[in-house]
Formats: sequence, structure tokens, C-alpha cells
Amino acid sequence: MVPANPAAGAGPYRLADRDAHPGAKDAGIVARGVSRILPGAVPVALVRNIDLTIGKSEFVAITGPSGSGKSSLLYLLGLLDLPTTGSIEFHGQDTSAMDEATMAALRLSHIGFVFQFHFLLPEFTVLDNLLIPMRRKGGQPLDRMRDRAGAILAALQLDGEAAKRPDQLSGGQRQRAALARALANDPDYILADEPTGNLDTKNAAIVFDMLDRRRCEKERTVIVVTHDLGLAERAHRRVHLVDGRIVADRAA
Ligand SMILES: Nc1ncnc2c1ncn2[C@@H]1O[C@H](COP(=O)(O)OP(=O)(O)OP(=O)(O)O)[C@@H](O)[C@H]1O
Repeated sequence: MVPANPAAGAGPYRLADRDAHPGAKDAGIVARGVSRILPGAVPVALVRNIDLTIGKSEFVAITGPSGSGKSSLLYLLGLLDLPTTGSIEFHGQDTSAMDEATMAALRLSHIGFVFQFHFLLPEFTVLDNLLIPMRRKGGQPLDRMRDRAGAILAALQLDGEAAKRPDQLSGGQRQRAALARALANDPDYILADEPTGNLDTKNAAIVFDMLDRRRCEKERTVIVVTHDLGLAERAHRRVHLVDGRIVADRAA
């Protein structure tokens, strides 16, 4: 149930602009007949024959039972893994024939990925974890990068933790730091694997608000894999997987 005035916030999450769902008309990531099969004596199909179009400014939740292929699909959509059959089109470009360097450049500029296990670099501070991808992308002076990183951290209520290393943070702070890093290069697509998993209500609400604000204010696309019914209910579209196949794809 979504409050009539989302700003009133009836639950842990507030949705800023639920009715602005633009549908898939401005297609950004298109999966066509995508399967991912691990070879072996008994091949394992992670996802099977997926057709999916995700457009600009959508907030999509990928749901399904454990082992249904949600993370595998997210990795494929985020160009972190390659389909065994079928193709992924990204911004109108077929990625099948791209080399790894081109894919890496696309990821660096356009995709922010929040992993299920944060994968922050343990030997660097939180601030440096944001500055590293920024410097790899380049294009602006270090002072500007620092200001931007500081603003992202402040928006996620992490301004006091910038100089800490990941092992000095709480679980919720680490999860938020991982989201901050994913946002460092202001990606067009934010793909997050269980971004609110194991978070308390307050931390989950901070994460959700940040994701929804990016979508709303900057027309970014958000795709989350989640078991969190609260988060899934507030997405504009829910794609449900069972045994690696899409069994439901519904606008909320
Ligand atoms: N490298 C791998 N080798 C063998 N099996 C794998 C591998 N990666 C994933 N799988 C299997 O593929 C299936 C899909 O995995 P995936 O992680 O995509 O599911 P999921 O829906 O995200 O699960 P969860 O909700 O538990 O995170 C699972 O049965 C998993 O055990």
C-alpha cells in the first residue's frame, strides 16, 4: 500500500514520484532470448530464454525464490557476465561482439553496480573507494571529485565515515558505502543486488530514498534484485523469476 502523499511516508520507504513511470518506451537495456548456461557434465542453466526491455527512469524489482537466477540476470544486464545464447543490447548497441575493454568502458561510464557482498576495497578509506572509480573515469579535477564524493557520502549520511576503512563500519554503513561507490560516476543505470538485505528499517529507508531520488530527479534507471517485499512493492515494475525464467512482468 502506497500513501496518497508519499512525502507523508507511511512506511520505511518514501516514493517520490510513483506515477511518473514512463514504461519501456525509451529502451536502454534490451535482453533478447538470453540464456546463461554453465558448461559441465551436467550443464546448469542460470537463466533461460529471457526477453526483457528496461527503459530510462524505470524502477524495476527482480524477485523470485532463492536460486531462481535473479543475481545471474542482474550480472548479465549489468554487462558483468556474457549470455551463452541470445544478446544484450545496451543503449542501442549490441554487446555480443564487444571486446572486454569496450564493455569495461561502458560499465565505468554508465553502470553503477551494488554487489550482494559489498566488495569495498578493504585497504582504502571510504572516500578513496569512491575516488578510485572517479579517477579511472577521469574528466574532472581531483578537487571536484572530492566535492562530489563528499556530497554523495553526505546524502547517504556517511559524512562522518569518509576517512574510515570498510572494516571500521557497521554492516549498514558498509552497504550504504557500497551504494555511494556505485553512484560515484553518476551512472545512468544503478543495478543493486539485495541493496537492503540485512539492513534495519532506517538504513533500508536511506538506501531506498537515494535510489528513488536518482530515478526521479536525474531520470536514472534502477534495477534491484530483492527479497525485501517492502522494496519490491514500491518499485514500478516487478519481474518475477522461477527456475531462470520470467514468469511475471507487471507494472505496479
Ligand atoms: N558459478 C556457479 N556454479 C554453479 N552453480 C551456480 C553458479 N552461480 C550460480 N549458480 C546456481 O545458479 C542458480 C541461480 O543462482 P543466482 O545466484 O542467480 O540465484 P538468485 O535467485 O540470485 O539466488 P539468491 O536469492 O539465493 O541470491 C542457483 O541454483 C545457483 O546455485
